[in-house]
Amino acid sequence: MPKARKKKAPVTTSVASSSSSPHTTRTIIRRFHVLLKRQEQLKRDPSTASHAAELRKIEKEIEEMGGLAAYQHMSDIGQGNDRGGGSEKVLIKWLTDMGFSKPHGTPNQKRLLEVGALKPDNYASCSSWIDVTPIDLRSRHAAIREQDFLEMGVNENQGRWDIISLSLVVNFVPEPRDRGRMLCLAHAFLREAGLLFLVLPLPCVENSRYLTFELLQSLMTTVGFVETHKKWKQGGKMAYWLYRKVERHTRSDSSPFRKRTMCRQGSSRNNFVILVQEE
Ligand SMILES: C[S@@+](CC[C@H](N)C(=O)[O-])C[C@H]1O[C@@H](n2cnc3c(N)ncnc32)[C@H](O)[C@@H]1O
Repeated sequence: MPKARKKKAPVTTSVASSSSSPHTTRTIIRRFHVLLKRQEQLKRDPSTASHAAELRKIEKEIEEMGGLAAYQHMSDIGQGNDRGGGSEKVLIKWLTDMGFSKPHGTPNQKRLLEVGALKPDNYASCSSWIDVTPIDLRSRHAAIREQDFLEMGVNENQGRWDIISLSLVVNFVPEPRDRGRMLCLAHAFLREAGLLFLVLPLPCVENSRYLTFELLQSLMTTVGFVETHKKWKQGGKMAYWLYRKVERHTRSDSSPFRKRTMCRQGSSRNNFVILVQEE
């Protein structure tokens, strides 16, 4: 009689403890990004049998890794391991430096849309001056609204928010055009002179074949943002920016960010790119 095959344990059951090493959490997070990207590509073209088979294989691996829940868990651990806490600390510091925390009272509360919220209370210490709405594709808490940012209605949200946080969310989005759409939507949802907090893993800009700090700045100008703050350090893991919404002058159909253009080569570089197509 053939031996019964031992069922493979999900990768995360052995590693998803809060004592996971930074290396393990980063490896799993990276693998998730690779799988999600390929899944998105295959979903757009499942026509051939080999694509359909590969899609099933990828979905199985994602499931075996514990799905989005495990990814979020790893990201949560990663916050502590890599950054000494969440990125909200950086945003709170910048807003405080800008004098936002001074005028107390409800009328002066700033409406913050926190996209990709792993915890409901990241801004609890600022509740007198920040009114936060945390959302995520998969809510981990009753106070986090389960909502895809890309599906939020433009009419209800146009100009509604004072601040939008996209911390490690744009790089999660598998499709480069959806990354650009996310930035364009953030622009539409912010009130005049509203603020966008953007956080990306440093290699997305420092080591990409398609993106540099200069190109990102130019892309953000195209979308209608000016940089007010920036923080990253050589050899670090994260890069943080704060942008202010300004009027959008360039029509994005004439922008150089509609197509992927290689700006530097190198076998150790990654392919991170953001494409902007919308009006
Ligand atoms: C790496 S975690 C980042 C969490 C946290 N913001 C941080 O800075 O550590 C990315 C989160 O973004 C969420 N996310 C990705 N795309 C999203 C979208 N379109 N709408 C809402 N949440 C999204 C994912 O579900 C995931 O929980």
